[in-house]
Amino acid sequence: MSWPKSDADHLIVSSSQMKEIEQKLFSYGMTEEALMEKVGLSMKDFLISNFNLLESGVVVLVGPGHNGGDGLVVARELFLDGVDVSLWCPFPIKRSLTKSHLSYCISIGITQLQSEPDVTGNCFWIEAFFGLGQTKPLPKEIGNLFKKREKFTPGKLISLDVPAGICSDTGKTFDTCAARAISTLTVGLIKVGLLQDMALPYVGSLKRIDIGIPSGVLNLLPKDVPLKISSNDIISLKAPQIECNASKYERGRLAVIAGSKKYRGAALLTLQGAIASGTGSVQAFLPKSISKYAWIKVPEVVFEEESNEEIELIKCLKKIKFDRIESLVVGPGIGLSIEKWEDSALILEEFLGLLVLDADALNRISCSQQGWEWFRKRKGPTWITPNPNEFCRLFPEIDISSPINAASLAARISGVGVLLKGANTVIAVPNGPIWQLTNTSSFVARAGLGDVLAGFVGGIGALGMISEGSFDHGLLAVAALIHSYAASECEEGTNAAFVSKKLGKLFKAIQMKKVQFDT
Ligand SMILES: NC(=O)C1=CN([C@@H]2O[C@H](COP(=O)(O)OP(=O)(O)OC[C@H]3O[C@@H](n4cnc5c(N)ncnc54)[C@H](OP(=O)(O)O)[C@@H]3O)[C@@H](O)[C@H]2O)[C@@H](O)CC1
Ligand SMILES: [K+]
Repeated sequence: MSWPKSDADHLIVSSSQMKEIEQKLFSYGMTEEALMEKVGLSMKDFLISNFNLLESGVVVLVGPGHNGGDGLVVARELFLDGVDVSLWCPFPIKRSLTKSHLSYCISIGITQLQSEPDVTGNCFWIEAFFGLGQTKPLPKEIGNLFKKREKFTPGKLISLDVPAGICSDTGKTFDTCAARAISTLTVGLIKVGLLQDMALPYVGSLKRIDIGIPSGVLNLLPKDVPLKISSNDIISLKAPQIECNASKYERGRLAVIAGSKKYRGAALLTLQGAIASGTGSVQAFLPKSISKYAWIKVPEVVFEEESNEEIELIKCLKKIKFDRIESLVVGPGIGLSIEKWEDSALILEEFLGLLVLDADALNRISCSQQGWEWFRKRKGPTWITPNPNEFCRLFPEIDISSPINAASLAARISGVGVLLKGANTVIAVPNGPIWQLTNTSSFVARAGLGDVLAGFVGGIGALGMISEGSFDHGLLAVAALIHSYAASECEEGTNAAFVSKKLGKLFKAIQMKKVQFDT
């Protein structure tokens, strides 16, 4: 799936890739001075339009390198626009361009503070201490200053390019201290560390400052550079298209094996997620105690009643007519069991449709002798939707500290589509791009939403299996994005039942809009 475009709005790069691009621009004749002006002016425009700086005033925290230089251009332009600006430069300035900007700022009358700014002051702090040139912890006194600022005047700090103290590649703090920004204005392209879960409280809302990188330069990046996806990309996504005269059996058929005595709700929520996908038919294998009542909540589902209180996977699988379903979801709430995964594995290997494995199905595989290597035996496509703990159990040899690298490696070695849940979920598919969700709502982390996601993913997968052309693993990213967007847009509340309703409405609207665009 070539979605979204591999352009400056979507590419996620490492600090060295960003520096290489910058060097390429310079080698073509762009000057450092011109680039810094461009960056600073654009940052200033954004700040003026989005923050009440004229009333509050600003202190710009100036570092020794070019990040400090960006801060000084911003300081100069805000000052010339009538904002009350002062500077604080606690480090000896190292870069000559930064030195020139500092001299000019002082000569036009901007105040330079001689001691640290008041942490209780109501003005905004614009942190331009360090950007891509960070490799070590912040000096202790600077770290403590940020801690006090956060304690006494939270929400009044904006970082330029990268918050001081945060590694732009890993998203980790170099030590325990870093600037906690309400917003980070990052230069050129999005740096990978800024999107990782541990960095999010420090980065705040992330704004990319465009520097007009020509597409010829962007094309020099490796083809497997990850892409960020957010609600802005919903408009351009390709939802599976089904012929308007298709019967319910031609609109994707899905079976779900879910639930246990302990996790009754999981089964229901998975079914609600599946229904939200608009798939033609849903069949459910649930423990007796659940299916007895579930039909009241989801009357459109066909229940194959299990006689026991706990699911016996092998018994369910033997009942399924595999040539009559496009996808099968196994796992939400089924719990661990004395049943061996190997007993069911043979039947699942042969299934040519899409197999979606979640939660305890994954845990059962982790406990099996073959572990994830079993995935390679599957004859049809497979998607897995682990949370980080499930992922680590399944792929103990993969270091998860970079979720992008971890999901990508797992997809590559196992041949399955991997949706690794997190505050910014990562999706990696075999031989395909890697996506990371951004600007996600923290509501997605609520209990039950993972079950809704598993059902929805299974439903979208069933639609994908039945629509024309070869099966597109990229639909896993499409499903993840729509699910996340539904959670953030749900007016009724954040619990899973409300979100699944919203998901159904939203997905239908997305599909209808496509029809309108196509005609
Ligand atoms: N990408 C782009 O296209 C563009 C990028 N631009 C901007 O340039 C920035 C990169 O500039 P840069 O290379 O000068 O590095 P930057 O981070 O400012 O400072 C490095 C200095 O800080 C020091 N230092 C670091 N950490 C420290 C610590 N904890 N405690 C104390 N000192 C520490 C470090 O010292 P050293 O480690 O060498 O001893 C070195 O002296 C980039 O982030 C963006 O804002 C735009 O202007 C143009 C377009
Ligand atoms: K910074």
